[in-house]
Amino acid sequence: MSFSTVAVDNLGVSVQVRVVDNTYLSIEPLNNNNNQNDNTQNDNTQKIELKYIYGIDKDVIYYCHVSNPQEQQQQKEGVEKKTITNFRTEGIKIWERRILTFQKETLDETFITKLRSLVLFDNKDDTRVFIVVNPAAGAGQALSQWNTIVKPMLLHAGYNESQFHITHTLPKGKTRGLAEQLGIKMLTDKKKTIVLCLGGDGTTHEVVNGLSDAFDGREWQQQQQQQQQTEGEETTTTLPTFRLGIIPSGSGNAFSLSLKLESVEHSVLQVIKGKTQPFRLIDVSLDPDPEVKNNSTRVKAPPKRRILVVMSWGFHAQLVSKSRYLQPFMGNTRFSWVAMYLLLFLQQHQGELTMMDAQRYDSTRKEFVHEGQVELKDKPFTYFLVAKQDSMERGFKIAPFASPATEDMDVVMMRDVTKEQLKAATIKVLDGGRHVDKEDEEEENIVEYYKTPELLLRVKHASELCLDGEIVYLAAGGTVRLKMIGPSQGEPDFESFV
Ligand SMILES: Nc1ncnc2c1ncn2[C@@H]1O[C@H](COP(=O)(O)OP(=O)(O)OP(=O)(O)O)[C@@H](O)[C@H]1O
Repeated sequence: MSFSTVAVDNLGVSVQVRVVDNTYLSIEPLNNNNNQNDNTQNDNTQKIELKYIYGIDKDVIYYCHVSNPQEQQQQKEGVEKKTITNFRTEGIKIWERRILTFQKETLDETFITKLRSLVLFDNKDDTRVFIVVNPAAGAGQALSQWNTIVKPMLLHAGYNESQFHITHTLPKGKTRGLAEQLGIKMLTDKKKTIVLCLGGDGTTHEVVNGLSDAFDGREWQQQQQQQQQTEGEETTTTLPTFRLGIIPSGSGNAFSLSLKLESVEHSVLQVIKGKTQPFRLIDVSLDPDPEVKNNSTRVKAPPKRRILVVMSWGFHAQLVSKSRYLQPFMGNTRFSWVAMYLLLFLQQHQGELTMMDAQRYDSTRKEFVHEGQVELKDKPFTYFLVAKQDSMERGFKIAPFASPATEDMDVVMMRDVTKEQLKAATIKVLDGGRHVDKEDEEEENIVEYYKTPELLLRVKHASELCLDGEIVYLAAGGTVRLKMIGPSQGEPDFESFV
């Protein structure tokens, strides 16, 4: 479908503004030689894809302009070889917000209405927006990103200020309680709500856990039952859906990377467009649970632990643990330097792993093969990582087949490998996740890759575990059980804007 109007641009030039094939907008100067009905375009025609338009006023069209300077650079200079320290610029695109202005009242009303219905998700008036901002995430930019990017984009898209409710996060895990309060509000008043998380993976982790805590509490279920009884309905519990907009204001932002969200602007654009995709969580139980041991007076059960990005043990957990205090000085490059140090003094970790209903990746056939229950205890583990997202940070594609939406987790392991083998595999991880495949028949494949809905790991010695970036300690002989959860287990549904 195509439709058009004639308008006068901000320079006083008459232009034909046309929507072509429901895909892009073309703005073409009109002159005497140009026939309006002719589909050919002259050199001054501007083309804007509709998917980048996020706001339309009477005389202004707001859109994002996306460029990939690196691709152009690479075409000129050839592709650079990946090393442990240069991979982070991979695939960075530059997102800029731009506007097209026209002279007052020159854009036709019907044209505006039609264009708006094509590009905007028109459901904004009654949606409440809870905004959770972590002022300390990344380089401390979340609050200014809210004020200068997120809020203006939402306002231009048709939201109004009265719909926004801001919560600032708190350190030391207290954000989870704040998110629980938001969750209780959502579950009890049942207003249409979206939650925007401006932070990194740690912020999203706490928000998701807090909302799940609200669901676990009885308060909202009792209210729902009471209401059903007064209305004479049969008492049933409907599972709620939490809709989250993940705005990458942290340093790693693994979750938004997996959702293929390239920038803050891109994430907000997807919130405005309104398309969502479910994401699944992993329930973690530790035995013994360090929360219970550290707090012997605790009468309540320890809080449930759910993760959405990663659980690791061995090399990766040590990397996260030892890099924690370097973040303010070194940003993400700290991981590269600590990795080199850990490689020098490489450790092997003794343990036993059982995976239920597992599928193994066959690197020769390049497909997953069903194996059923798998038990591994014959060799020590050098590298052990369970992922729900494909990359842990930009360019570090450790679990290339992982997806937030599926009902399984990806397990990536290297057992009893040397530092040379681990280093060689790491370079392939950085080179687009090639570590899972063999280059030729003779090559020994040292990476073991599985998918499973549930696993149990028993560690022989006291160990550090990384749970979505947080380090927890597991005693010698202790176990960690990971299990996929979601609506089919009676848990709430989570969706993110994509
Ligand atoms: N108001 C606050 N002041 C100081 N620290 C805070 C505050 N709110 C949250 N935090 C801390 O911020 C951390 C979570 O940050 P988050 O993980 O979101 O960002 P990041 O570490 O930069 O990104 P990523 O995890 O994606 O690498 C937690 O350690 C949390 O305790």
